[in-house]
Amino acid sequence: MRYAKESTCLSDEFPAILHFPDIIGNSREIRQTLHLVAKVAPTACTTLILGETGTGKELIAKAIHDNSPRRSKTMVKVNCAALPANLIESELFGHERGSFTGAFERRIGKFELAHNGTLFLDEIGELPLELQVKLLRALQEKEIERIGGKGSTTVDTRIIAATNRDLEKEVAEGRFRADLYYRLNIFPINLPSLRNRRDDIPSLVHHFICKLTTRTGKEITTISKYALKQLMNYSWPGNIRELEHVIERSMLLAEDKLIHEIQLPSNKEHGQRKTTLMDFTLKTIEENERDHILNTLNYCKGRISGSHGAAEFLGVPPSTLSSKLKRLGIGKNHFVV
Ligand SMILES: Nc1ncnc2c1ncn2[C@@H]1O[C@H](COP(=O)(O)OP(=O)(O)OP(=O)(O)O)[C@@H](O)[C@H]1O
Repeated sequence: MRYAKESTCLSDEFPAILHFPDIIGNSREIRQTLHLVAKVAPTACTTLILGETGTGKELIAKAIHDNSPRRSKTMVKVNCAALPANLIESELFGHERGSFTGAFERRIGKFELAHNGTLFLDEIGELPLELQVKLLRALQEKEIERIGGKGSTTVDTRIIAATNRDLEKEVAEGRFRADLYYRLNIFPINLPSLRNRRDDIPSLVHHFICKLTTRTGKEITTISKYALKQLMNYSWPGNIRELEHVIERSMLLAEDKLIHEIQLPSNKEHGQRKTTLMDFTLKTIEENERDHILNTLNYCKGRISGSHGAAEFLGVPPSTLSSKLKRLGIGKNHFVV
């Protein structure tokens, strides 16, 4: 009864009329995605958007922000892959004047800039380990500290993070902190790849042709059946971004108002690319052994013996593992504890 009353209040304050004008597509996959977006947008819940490159992660982040009660405030973006570790810290949390060489002015970090709004952490999988701890602290305590600052500042920032990496694998291999992963993975949204939502290709093509008319100076009115078939059959490793670029190129190459044929990376080239994109690196057995032991140690947070220790997972007595570590020159500084 009480719950029902509370939820009535909520919907009175924030009517669930959601708009996704920029998101094209009506396939089952995209409808499922938008259903999740509609659920999470009105809340302040941390959201993790997962998907291959070019699937529209940033667009979905914007849709969440634009349909949230924070929409009148800004959505601030940080690309965690674009800057070296020391600069990302200042980018995220800001710094005081004189806190390090080159800090001539006080700088407000993106966390503070997004106060009452949304902070979009793009490519979160690339965030260096040492910053993952600081981010976790900021998320848990809702407080940030500028570099060189004397105290902390409380922030009310909604977090949306995105990555094209398999974060569970990153955690298992010691490149991403498990605690941060669980803190971010409260409401994951998996975006479908374009090859798994081919039904949307015709409407996306139409959308991009209209969008690119001014830029290309081409008014395309027709696309041949053959060209559409080519687009429907291609595997789209770069997803919607690749489709947009292919359409732009085809428009520029088109004679008159017709796109007759699409120039795609040939199947042969494409097939080759798939097989040469090696899922493994050539290594000696010893190098492989070393990497495997390191990954296991990372996973076990450096614990060698006992239940859920590395020795147990590797199926050897702890003494054998210890002498292997010595032989392979693996010390505590080689893995993350
Ligand atoms: N459903 C969609 N409808 C229309 N345009 C889309 C859609 N999804 C993506 N796009 C367009 O495709 C391009 C790539 O989208 P976006 O940058 O959001 O992808 P991303 O997953 O964040 O990429 P990356 O992982 O490389 O950062 C953008 O131009 C975006 O507007």
